[in-house]
Amino acid sequence: MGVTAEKDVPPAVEDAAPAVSDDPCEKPESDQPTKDKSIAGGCLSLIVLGASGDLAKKKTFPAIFNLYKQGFLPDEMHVFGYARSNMTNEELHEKLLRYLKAERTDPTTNPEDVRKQFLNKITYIHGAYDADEGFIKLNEEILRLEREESDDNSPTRRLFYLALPPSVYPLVSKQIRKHCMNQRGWTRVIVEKPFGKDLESSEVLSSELGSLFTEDQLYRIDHYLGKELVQNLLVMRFANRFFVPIWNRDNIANVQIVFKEDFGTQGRGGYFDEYGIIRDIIQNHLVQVLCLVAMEKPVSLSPEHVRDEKVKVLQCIEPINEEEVVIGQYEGYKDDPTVPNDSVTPTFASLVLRINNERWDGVPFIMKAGKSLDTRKAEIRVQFKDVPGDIFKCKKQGRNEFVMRLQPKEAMYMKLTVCICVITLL
Ligand SMILES: NC(=O)C1=CN([C@@H]2O[C@H](COP(=O)(O)OP(=O)(O)OC[C@H]3O[C@@H](n4cnc5c(N)ncnc54)[C@H](OP(=O)(O)O)[C@@H]3O)[C@@H](O)[C@H]2O)C=CC1
Ligand SMILES: O=C1O[C@H](COP(=O)(O)O)[C@@H](O)[C@H](O)[C@H]1O
Repeated sequence: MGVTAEKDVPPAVEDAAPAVSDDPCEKPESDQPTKDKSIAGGCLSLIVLGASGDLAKKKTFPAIFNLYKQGFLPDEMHVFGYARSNMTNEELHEKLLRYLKAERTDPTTNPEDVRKQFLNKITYIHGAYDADEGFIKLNEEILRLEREESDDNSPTRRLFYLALPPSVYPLVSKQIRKHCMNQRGWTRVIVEKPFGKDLESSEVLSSELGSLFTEDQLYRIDHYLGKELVQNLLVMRFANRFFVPIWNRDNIANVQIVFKEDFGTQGRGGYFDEYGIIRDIIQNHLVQVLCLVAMEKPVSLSPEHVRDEKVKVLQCIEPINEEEVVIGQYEGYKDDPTVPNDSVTPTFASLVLRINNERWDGVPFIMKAGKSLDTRKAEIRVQFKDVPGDIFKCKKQGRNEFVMRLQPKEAMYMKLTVCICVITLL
């Protein structure tokens, strides 16, 4: 998971968890990914809030299932789904079925059985995000299953995943703090991007979350940082001699960072329409990618050193020139019943970012993102300048390009100019 953690918020509330080290890089033993369940650290409750939604079904539950089927989760583990929609456990299970891939990970088990066992561990509770009742019930359910798994003195762990529009994070966080904190071990809260709508709401959100949880309890997630090729960007740039001397304004004409989806909102208007494509994709996923493409080599790979270099890139970005911005909305967006009829929310945006520093002065970073386009693709396209003093007159062949395709089917490839050799018989 790609996670950023800032340390500027003072711990406001003591957790009932054992003391956590001051060193943010030092993870408690029980946090290390491990299949050794003997050091797993007690019953684990994973609570997905917004369980009826798109993120939950497409990514969160499938990710938990992947960990489960590969044996990374303890046997004493329960998953809870919470949302306002009135559904039974079975209805939620049915909804998730097509997203949970029954694949053989171990020759001794039947994948269908593993999926059934996993679904049986999911309990759905419906309730409001702003009222006590649902959260009291959620806490009772968690406690009931914790007690089934262990005696009252054993430690337990609770992880709350907010798969919800950010506008409801404060309400939900207050309810968690009020009713659902773990009294026998740690509590963690994962919040999704975007972290607010603008500077003001982001600061308000930060301070509200900061008054309820300590930084050690809070995780902010951007799932693009977990993609294979995004994880490889720093390795590719700084561990390969090829790239080191050419990665600059002397050689690079422009960088294009592109996200395309070939489907629309599909009932996600409740979240999407309030935020739009710039806040949904560009401001977080694509800007994270830009930082990794543009930053200087960090002192080390520690999260703080990487963050420091990213921040320097962000500080060098010039205000966006409105003439270099294009926004649009795909035809049919307002046919989605969850989208208001008079919506002017952009579903497509293209804009140019300019980084005013020694490495990138004059190189446009062209960011594009759109829903309901011709194809599904995310890629970074680095276009190089033409070779000076060209003797081949081959400009029409196009520029040298280095392309990193993040999805689908990860790939890195180069576009080079070559010739087709012709044998001439004398
Ligand atoms: N979808 C995706 O692929 C990804 C989404 N995200 C992030 O996940 C979060 C949720 O997105 P997603 O699941 O797509 O959105 P959804 O629109 O599917 O919303 C999730 C759930 O939240 C509740 N909800 C929706 N709108 C509102 C509202 N206005 N007020 C209160 N509750 C509401 C609904 O549950 P109910 O009505 O049952 O309570 C809904 O099922 C966002 O922050 C998004 O950025 C991140 C990565 C990928
Ligand atoms: O964060 C989001 O990402 C998804 C796209 O994720 P991907 O990993 O499938 O590329 C996008 O559909 C959604 O609108 C957005 O909230």
